[in-house]
Amino acid sequence: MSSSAPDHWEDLLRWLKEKHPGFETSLELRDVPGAERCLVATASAKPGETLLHIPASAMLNPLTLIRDSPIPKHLFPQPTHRISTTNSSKRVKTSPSTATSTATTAQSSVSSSKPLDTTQLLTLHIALTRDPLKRYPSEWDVYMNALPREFRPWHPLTWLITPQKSTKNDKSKIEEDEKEWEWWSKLAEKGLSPTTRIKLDDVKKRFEHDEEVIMEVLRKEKPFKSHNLATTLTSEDLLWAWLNVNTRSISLPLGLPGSTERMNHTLVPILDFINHSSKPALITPRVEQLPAPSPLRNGIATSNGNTNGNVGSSSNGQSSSSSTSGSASTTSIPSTTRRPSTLSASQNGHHLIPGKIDLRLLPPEKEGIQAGQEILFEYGGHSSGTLFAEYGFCEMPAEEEGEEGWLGLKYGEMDLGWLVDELCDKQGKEGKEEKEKVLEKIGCWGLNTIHAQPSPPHPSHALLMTLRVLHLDSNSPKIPNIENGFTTYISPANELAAISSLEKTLRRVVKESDKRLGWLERLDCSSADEESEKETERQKEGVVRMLKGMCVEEKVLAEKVLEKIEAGEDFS
Ligand SMILES: C[S@@+](CC[C@H](N)C(=O)[O-])C[C@H]1O[C@@H](n2cnc3c(N)ncnc32)[C@H](O)[C@@H]1O
Repeated sequence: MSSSAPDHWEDLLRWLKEKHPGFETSLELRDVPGAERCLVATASAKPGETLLHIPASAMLNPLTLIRDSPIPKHLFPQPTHRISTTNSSKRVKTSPSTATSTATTAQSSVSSSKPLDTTQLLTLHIALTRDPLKRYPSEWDVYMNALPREFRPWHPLTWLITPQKSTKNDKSKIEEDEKEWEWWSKLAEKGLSPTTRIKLDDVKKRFEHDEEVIMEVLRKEKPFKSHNLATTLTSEDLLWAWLNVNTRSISLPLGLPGSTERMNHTLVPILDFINHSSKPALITPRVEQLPAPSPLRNGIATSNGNTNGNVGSSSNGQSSSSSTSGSASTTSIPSTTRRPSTLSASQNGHHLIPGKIDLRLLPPEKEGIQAGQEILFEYGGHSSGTLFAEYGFCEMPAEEEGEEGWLGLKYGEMDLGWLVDELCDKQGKEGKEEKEKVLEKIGCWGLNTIHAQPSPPHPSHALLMTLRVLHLDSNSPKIPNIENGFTTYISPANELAAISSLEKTLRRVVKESDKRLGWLERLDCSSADEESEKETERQKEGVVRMLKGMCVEEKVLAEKVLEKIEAGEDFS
């Protein structure tokens, strides 16, 4: 759904070739009007050949940004990797060599602002390109010009945030825009499942928090304060920049202090044009991390055991994982479990130093890749609701597969957390707290899902345990055995109560999905926007198609589990 001017792609390639030695690619952008932009192989490639090599210097993250940023240095998080094993307490400069020392010095300057996390820092850097007076030129301008220009109206986060009225427009255009916004806002209210809406509200909370932090920086920090940037840059500018980071950054070990989920985002030119698929047959590349040529490399051991090597994630912190070993590491995409990895290993005198790691994209090991084939990888083990709330799309089965096609999705899922919330509310404050404690102790709190895979669809163990515990008296003598993990099955009566509340809920899900589907089917997708009528209609139809699909997914998952309940089968 994103677009930028076509010549920006050529500019991007030229910039990478000229300014970032080592850059190599045999991929090109396919930008067909009406279809999702994607990357394809320009020629067939055998296993081991390079599809894409992005030098560390071209990636956008705090480690590279610090050398060329108007953002005050004390707002940059400091790398934690240390110099040599003999003097492990000393901080070491990574790339660029001035980074840490400057940051350390600046830390003591007068300021109340804390270092920003990677999402906030990248968002701010991108938002600065929207300064109308162009006071913040950047080394990455060519790359940032190639980023999507619009997320409104297709990204669902924009449906929850009232657009600012443009002072440039006449009255009739303002009215048209208002009508359009009402359409999308209504869609958020009536077209999303309760689960997707909860996920989207969570995305909104994250955005609003980051926006507040960034606005504070703009109000208080030099040079932004004297440039009045807090009033020049709009919330819409920050929303645009934040969505670019949230939908396009990947997760790489940066050796920064703090929660890895908030401190590992990198924007990687070209790689960020790769679309998502969870179908192993369609996923093409593997990503390899390589030590970048650097005089600092020899004799320095890095120590950042708390980093992860995830590639292919959004800044929502849910990522696919990679493993790293020795002097280079290969990220097999897909991979769904989060596995911490350390980049401190040293082999043959090579070390992987955060900020000094190039990325290389390779064809699949056995079959290589054909000319014209789309490059896809898995952003993470995400359900339709998560993909939609975070990235503004969901995977759809092929039309010929029919409704049953939804059951084949690798991460097909329905979250019944809202049912659990309703049941919890009936327990009273004390009962709720006690049961939450029990469920937390056995690792079953907050995981109330029905899964499509492995087939047939089934409730998760955590959901079953939650229903069992919620249907138990607060003073039941069975509770100690449950919380110590000795008992999972409680009694026939308890089982009956748990399953019958699941059954009731699933019938409600079927009914409500049907109702939502009917509403979506009746929805008029024509557009009040005279300027871009056809494009807006196409976007509306595309989004409505996905939302209808998600209703079908919920319905078929619920129906399959209901069939099992009706047949008297148990789930344990
Ligand atoms: C990292 S970007 C990928 C490149 C993007 N297609 C572009 O044109 O710039 C992520 C965005 O691509 C789109 N996208 C990725 N995978 C998709 C898929 N399988 N189907 C539809 N849209 C997809 C979504 O809009 C998502 O927010």
